[in-house]
Amino acid sequence: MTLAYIRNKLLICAAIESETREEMVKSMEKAKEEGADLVELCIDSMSLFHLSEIELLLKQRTLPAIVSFRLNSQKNSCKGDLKHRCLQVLKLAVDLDVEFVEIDFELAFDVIDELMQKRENSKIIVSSYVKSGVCCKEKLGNLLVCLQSTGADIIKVVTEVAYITDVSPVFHILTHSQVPVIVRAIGDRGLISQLLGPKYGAFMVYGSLGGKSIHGLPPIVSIKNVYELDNVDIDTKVFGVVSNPVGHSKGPLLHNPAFRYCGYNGIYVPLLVDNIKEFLRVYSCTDFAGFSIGLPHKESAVACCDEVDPLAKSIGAVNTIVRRPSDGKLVGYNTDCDACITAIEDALRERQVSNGDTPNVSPIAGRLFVLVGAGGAGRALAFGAKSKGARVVIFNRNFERAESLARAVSGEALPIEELDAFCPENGMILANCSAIGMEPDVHLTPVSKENLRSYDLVFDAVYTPRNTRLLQEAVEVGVTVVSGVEMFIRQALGQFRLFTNGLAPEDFMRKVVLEQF
Ligand SMILES: O=C1C[C@@](O)(C(=O)O)C[C@@H](O)[C@@H]1O
Repeated sequence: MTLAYIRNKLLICAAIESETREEMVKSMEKAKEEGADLVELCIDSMSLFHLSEIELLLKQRTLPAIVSFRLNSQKNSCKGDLKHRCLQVLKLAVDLDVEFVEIDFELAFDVIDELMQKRENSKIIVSSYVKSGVCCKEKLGNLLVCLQSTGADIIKVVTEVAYITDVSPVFHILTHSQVPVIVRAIGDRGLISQLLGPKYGAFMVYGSLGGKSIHGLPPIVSIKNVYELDNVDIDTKVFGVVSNPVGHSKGPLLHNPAFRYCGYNGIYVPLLVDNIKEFLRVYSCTDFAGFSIGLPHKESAVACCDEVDPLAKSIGAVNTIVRRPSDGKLVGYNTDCDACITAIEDALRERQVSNGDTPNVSPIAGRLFVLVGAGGAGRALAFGAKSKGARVVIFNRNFERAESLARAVSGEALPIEELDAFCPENGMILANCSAIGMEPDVHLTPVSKENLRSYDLVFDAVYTPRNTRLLQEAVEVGVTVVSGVEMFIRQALGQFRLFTNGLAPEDFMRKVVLEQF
């Protein structure tokens, strides 16, 4: 594996920490099956130190490997002279011509010359681990210079990050390094260091095994099948879902294949954001082209936009932000409102439970619209229902928020305790826009099964799980339902059109949702 080779193809690496050689070998097999190009064998994680075992492990390797031995690893349980053991391992790796041998920066000047002289094909990596709080552009820039001065073939920086905005300096070192560089920001807030690394020139990214994100590493199967990071380059436009939590979002599963289907050079990533204003301030370059806005940022996003579409403004919630290419201004929209109102209208028309009016009149008109939740999605529905001529009643755990929304749509706010037995008339519409029933609390439901009979239609904005308890029970008592998945598809279609200036492969996106969800 030459340096020329590593620049031509993105390498996907699985870091393997295991106590025994047998476990390491097993994980290596798994990494191979899942499509990793190489593994990092973290020798410091092994519980017993037998050089012969390590030699056997290195000889048994079924994928190219990085051999590392961190001196200050917490996992490091072997006693004795760590430095001595570390050197033994690194020399052994060079003797066995292992592809990459990684030295901690603190040891680098002591050993690099000897390893460089001995090595045949091994590439020498010098790495540094940066503790939280130190990750700023200047400090990482200085570190980069120090690491480069060791004469390493490759340098590596692993850093703890407190916020997603701390990842920005990591991209800076990727673009400024004079030698190939590997970076990794640890934790869920560091995930984009791997997903966007290739845009900034990373030749290697780390991924996790088993299809689950671990310590903020994207699963290798997602790197290959969802994000297809091999195709990400300097021109790739960045989109993502700004949310907290964000792990539940199905947005990446939908938008990434849709970009590819349309031949659009874009990537859509989960963005675990604590402070949306700060996030937009730091990631302000034109390549960060658009965002889906999720919980709990939909309302605070309004003030972060340079311009807000009139509908979103009246709702007071933005679920889409697009950076206008002509002047870089952030423009906010709300695609939730149209998505759920049209989904409810279509379902009522389809089941012919219309309110007896002409086709031009919305089947929502005149009905009592019972809304649970007064957050961003709730606000979108309240305004949408009101604009279609419904009478809106709002239940929310925080009564003041319910009252404030009720005032805005000339509706009524009632205490959440009265929701279950609320039954002033038949033919009502129930819309759950709260998190009740969302994973992991799938056993919860806002209205008991028996009391669902007075509704003509039940809508649930929750889409994880797809078939919530509320929807299941509504079907059981013969009520028409609209699932959060339908709303999800429609709001995403609206976003995709805004992101791409008009593209909307609806049939394809529906197919993806049905296959993946
Ligand atoms: O409500 C949703 C869902 C979402 O938050 C997501 O989880 O992908 C993305 C938002 O833009 C949208 O309005």
